[in-house]
Amino acid sequence: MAATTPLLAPKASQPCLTQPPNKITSIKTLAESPGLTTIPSKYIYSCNFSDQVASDHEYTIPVIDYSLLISANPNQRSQVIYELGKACEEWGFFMVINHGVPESLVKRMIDVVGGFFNLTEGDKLEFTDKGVFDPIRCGTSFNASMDTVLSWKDFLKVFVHPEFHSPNNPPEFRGISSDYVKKVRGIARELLRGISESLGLEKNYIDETLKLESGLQVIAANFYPPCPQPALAMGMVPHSDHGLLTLLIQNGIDGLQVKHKDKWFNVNAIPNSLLVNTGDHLEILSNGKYKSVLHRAVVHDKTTRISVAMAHGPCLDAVVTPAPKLLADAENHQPAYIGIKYKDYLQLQQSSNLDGKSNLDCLRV
Ligand SMILES: O=C(O)CCC(=O)C(=O)O
Ligand SMILES: [Fe+2]
Repeated sequence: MAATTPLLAPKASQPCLTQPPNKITSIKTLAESPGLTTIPSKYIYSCNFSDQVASDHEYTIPVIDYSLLISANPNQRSQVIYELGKACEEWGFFMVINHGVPESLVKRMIDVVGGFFNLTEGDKLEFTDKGVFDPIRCGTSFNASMDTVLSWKDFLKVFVHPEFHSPNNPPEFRGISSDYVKKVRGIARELLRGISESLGLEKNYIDETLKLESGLQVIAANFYPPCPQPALAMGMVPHSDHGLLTLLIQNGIDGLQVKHKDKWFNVNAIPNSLLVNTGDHLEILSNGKYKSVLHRAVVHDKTTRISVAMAHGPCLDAVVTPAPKLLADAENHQPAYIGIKYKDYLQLQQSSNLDGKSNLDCLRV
C-alpha cells in the first residue's frame, strides 16, 4: 500500500518549509515544496553512507559487446561468453554495447516514463499500489509502509510479460513500451543463453528450465527528483534484484552504484549502453557462483534522474533450484540454496523492506 499511505512530513524536521507541511503522497510533491532546504528525518540514510566509494580508475567495470555474442563467428562468440562469465562471477554487473536498441527508442521510453511521473497525483491515483501482483502500480520509496528509511524516489512498476499491461496515460506509453520491452527481452534471453554456456550448461538450460518463454518481465521505473541534501538521502538503498537479469537505461544522469570487493563503484554509463546486473535467481541457479550484485542509487541536488530497470525473471510457477550439473563442483556436492517457486520469492521480496540480500539469505542452506 505504498502510495496510498500519505507520508506526513514531520514538523520538527521541516523548519525551512514556508508553508505548513502537507500530506506528501510522492517524493515529487515533497521535492517541489516551496522553500524545501532540508529533508524530513524519515529520509535520512545515515549508516555507512560514505563507506568507501572507490575511485573511478581503481577497477574497470566490464563491458560486453552484444554484437559479438550474436556473431556468426564462433571464436568471437566464445570469447564474449568467457567475458560474460567473468563479469558475472567477479562483478555481477556489466555494460552492454552494440545491443541494437535504437537510441531514439531508449529516449522515447525515458520520456514517456517521465511523462507518467509528471501526471497529476489525481491521474496516478488509479495505479496506487494494491500489492505485489498488481500489474500496474506506482508509489513512493520501495515499500513505504515497511521501509525503515524512506528512499528519495517514486516508482512505477508494470508487468509486461507474459501478459502485457500498460497505463493508458500518457497515451503513447503503450506503443513505446511494447516496442521497447520486446527488444530488451530478446537481449536478456540471449545474454542468459551466453551465461548458461559460461556456466558449462547447455545453451538453453536456463531458458528451458525456468520457462523463459513465459518468464516474468517487469518495468521498474524510478523517478529521483532533486534533493536539497543529497548526501543524507538515498534514491534506492542497497539491495539485490529478485530475478535473473535486470537491464537498465537512464536519462543521461548517472547515480547507480554497485558493490565490488567491499567498495561502492559509481557506474559511469557508456552513452547508449544497457546497464545489466545479475539477480538473486541467477545466484540460486548457479549455486552461488554468480552472486547477485548489491547496488544502490544516489540522488543529486539540482537534477532529476529517471531510470528504467527491466527485470527479467523465470516463469512465476517455476521452482528455481541450483542446476544439478553444477553440484559436482560444490562442497559435498550439496546445493547451497533451498529451491523456491519464483512467485513465492517475489511475494517475499516485494512485500518486505529493501535490506541488502536478507531475502536471499533466508534460502541459504
Ligand atoms: O536507478 C537505478 O540506477 C537503480 C534502480 C534499481 O536498482 C532498481 O530499480 O531495482
Ligand atoms: Fe535494483
